[in-house]
Amino acid sequence: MIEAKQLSKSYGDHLALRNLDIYIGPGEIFALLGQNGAGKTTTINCFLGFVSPSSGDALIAGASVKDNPQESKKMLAYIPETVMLYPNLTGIENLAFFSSLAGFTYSEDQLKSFLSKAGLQTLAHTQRVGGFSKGMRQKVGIAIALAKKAKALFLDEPTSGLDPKASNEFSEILTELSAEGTAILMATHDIFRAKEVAHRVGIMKEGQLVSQLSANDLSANELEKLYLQTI
Ligand SMILES: Nc1ncnc2c1ncn2[C@@H]1O[C@H](COP(=O)(O)OP(=O)(O)OP(=O)(O)O)[C@@H](O)[C@H]1O
Repeated sequence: MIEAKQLSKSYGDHLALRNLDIYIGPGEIFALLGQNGAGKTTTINCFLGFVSPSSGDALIAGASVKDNPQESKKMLAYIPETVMLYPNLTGIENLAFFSSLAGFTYSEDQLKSFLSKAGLQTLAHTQRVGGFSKGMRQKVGIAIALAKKAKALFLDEPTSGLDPKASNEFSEILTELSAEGTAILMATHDIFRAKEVAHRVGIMKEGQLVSQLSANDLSANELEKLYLQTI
């Protein structure tokens, strides 16, 4: 579903991403760990079409992002660290707007059901987003992904700055999305959450994926140890 083939990206003479090969299947959650500057965001940006690879390919459901930008964008959703929404619009209005950009028109009841499924409390559906917490904004981001019927979901440090309860709720929603078949690539510094929510964990160093393992194979403490030895 989410696939990188020998994906590389240089900025000038700096090789930020080197020959990444990865496949994340439907329903799989892959967490990408690595220090600041390791190449995690660059990887995600290649899939989003925000940067074009220097060589290799990023594919969504077999469609190359660089060759089929429109087709691949329709299949994906992206949740950055801070989800950008229109502060003067309500939760429902934001969702209606972003769904319409993706070509979907929903009734108010359908929009509400996406927001509820994403975990946003009913009262907030009709409140302006300007007063939302970070966790609430992310739930709207998840609702947008649901409304877009995204097959692939990309997240860049989604739990950074969330309190433990919000972070836990967020992980539960990701698990539900994965159970419905969404392939998820998540860049994170949160080793505990990575171990908790992901099926597989990869560690990046200086643009290379140097380690890949099944999250079941070790405890959070062991993962942290491996991380510190690797980076
Ligand atoms: N637009 C750009 N122009 C030049 N260099 C860039 C650009 N974007 C990223 N880089 C460089 O590429 C390397 C990888 O950066 P990237 O943002 O992918 O790392 P990261 O693992 O996401 O880090 P962080 O955890 O801080 O978000 C870094 O050395 C960074 O300085």
